[in-house]
Amino acid sequence: MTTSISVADARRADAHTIQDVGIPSLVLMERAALGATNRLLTGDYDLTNVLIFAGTGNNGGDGIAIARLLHVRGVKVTVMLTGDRSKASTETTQQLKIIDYYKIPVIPADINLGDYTTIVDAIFGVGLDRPVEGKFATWINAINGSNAKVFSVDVPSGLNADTGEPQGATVKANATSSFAYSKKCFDTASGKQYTGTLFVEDIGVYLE
Ligand SMILES: NC(=O)C1=CN([C@@H]2O[C@H](COP(=O)(O)OP(=O)(O)OC[C@H]3O[C@@H](n4cnc5c(N)ncnc54)[C@H](O)[C@@H]3O)[C@@H](O)[C@H]2O)[C@H](O)CC1
Ligand SMILES: [K+]
Repeated sequence: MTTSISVADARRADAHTIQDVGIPSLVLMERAALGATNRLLTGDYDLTNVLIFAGTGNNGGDGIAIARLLHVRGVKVTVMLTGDRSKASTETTQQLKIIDYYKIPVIPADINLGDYTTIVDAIFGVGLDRPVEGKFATWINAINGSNAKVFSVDVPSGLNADTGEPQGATVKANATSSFAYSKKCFDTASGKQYTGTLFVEDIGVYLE
């Protein structure tokens, strides 16, 4: 699918698939996580010690599902959560419950990232709705300053998915696995500076 779509289109396609077609949101999340995990497993990533930097929205939920999919394949993973579990979306709460079963460590977000060989950026996706400031900016700057290779989930965190403009601190990814369709930001010169290699995963979401 070469079409690039807007955030509004992505949300419409998502809602249409869940409400009209009847595919549950967690199924979409699982397919997204499977697609991204496959890129990590088949790409040039040192998976010795993987960090999933997860937000509390569904972008974070994707990342937490990726953590589990890597864990069951014997990969050492740690999840850093940017907010309180109580603030997590319904789907992300469910993904946290699942990784608790596997005893995958979930620790508060931190800037000490020196031990990690690959960092999965699952802080914000298409839900970024204001400039990145404060502790989020500190974390994103730490991710960009680390020696780890960075892999972004759906959209590099901090990048406006429509305009391709960084909204303050923005993750510079080695590669990005985006879901359903390419987003408008990936067509812009600015967006390309943050995205790295772009993969678009078919997750069963189609514009009507
Ligand atoms: N069909 C699909 O495309 C699928 C997409 N999935 C994933 O879901 C995210 C979108 O999830 P959503 O919960 O709507 O938003 P985010 O997780 O991107 O982030 C929202 C979260 O963050 C807060 N926030 C926004 N801007 C800021 C800021 N500058 N500072 C601090 N906090 C901020 C906001 O309030 C929310 O709480 C999509 O990208 C995909 O990764 C599905 O999982 C699979 C199907
Ligand atoms: K992201």
